[in-house]
Amino acid sequence: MSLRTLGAKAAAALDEELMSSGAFSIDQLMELAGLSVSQAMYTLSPPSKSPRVLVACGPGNNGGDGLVAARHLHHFGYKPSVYFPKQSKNELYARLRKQLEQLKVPFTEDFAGEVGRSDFVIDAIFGFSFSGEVREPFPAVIRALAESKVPVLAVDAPSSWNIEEGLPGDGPGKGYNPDALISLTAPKPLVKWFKGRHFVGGRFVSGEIAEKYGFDIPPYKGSDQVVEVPLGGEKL
Ligand SMILES: NC(=O)C1=CN([C@@H]2O[C@H](COP(=O)(O)OP(=O)(O)OC[C@H]3O[C@@H](n4cnc5c(N)ncnc54)[C@H](O)[C@@H]3O)[C@@H](O)[C@H]2O)[C@@H](O)CC1
Ligand SMILES: [K+]
Repeated sequence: MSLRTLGAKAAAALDEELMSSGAFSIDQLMELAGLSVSQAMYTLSPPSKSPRVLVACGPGNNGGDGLVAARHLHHFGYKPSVYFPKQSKNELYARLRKQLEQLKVPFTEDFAGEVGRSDFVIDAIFGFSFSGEVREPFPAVIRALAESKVPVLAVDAPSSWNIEEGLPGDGPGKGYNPDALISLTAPKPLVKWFKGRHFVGGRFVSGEIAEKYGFDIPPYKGSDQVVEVPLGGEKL
């Protein structure tokens, strides 16, 4: 079996449909996404092995997934810290932040310094709505990811990669290669260029919706929210 991919426009349309006729709220979708991310992290490296996880959160919903994942990681026994430099005024993000503050999850402004003190990084900076060149303050973050030896789990897309065309060219702050990727709902076309461990999370969509948008629901097992797709791109 080979998993079909979902382009950036189709992924945005799917999100819209889930939140309109699908009757899901954004909070629900983000909670499910963040839970999947935390489960993929646990599969990659449990808290006994990688307690200090640095979660880098961008300004959009990809960053929201990261905030939710940080909360679950705390409850799983990790010691997460969060880098969230561009915080929108949106009340959903304010609530997610408050939940983390109540758990005493630390927020850091020094991404490059914190990477060196971490066992793992979760890249929740940009997802399927990323386009163009990486803008401030994120080029230094992408550069730190490229230079660091700390393993990285990317959420939905390795930040800085073109959703349809993959890794951007070489150059300072241009791109980096994560060790693992979790695709949300369905892999995006960029998985063709990805070589690490690959997970899919999104165990809430109906077969009808998957058929309408032309993607596959992978074979989730037991009560798992994620499934690992064997090495070699989107092949299953
Ligand atoms: N169906 C699903 O599986 C769901 C996916 N969600 C997540 O939502 C993501 C998409 O969220 P959004 O549409 O909010 O967008 P993103 O979070 O992908 O990014 C949008 C933000 O990044 C900024 N941005 C875009 N290009 C940039 C650049 N070149 N330099 C600097 N900043 C840039 C935009 O101004 C905007 O603030 C998905 O990738 C996924 O992680 C969930 O939260 C909801 C459900
Ligand atoms: K990302």
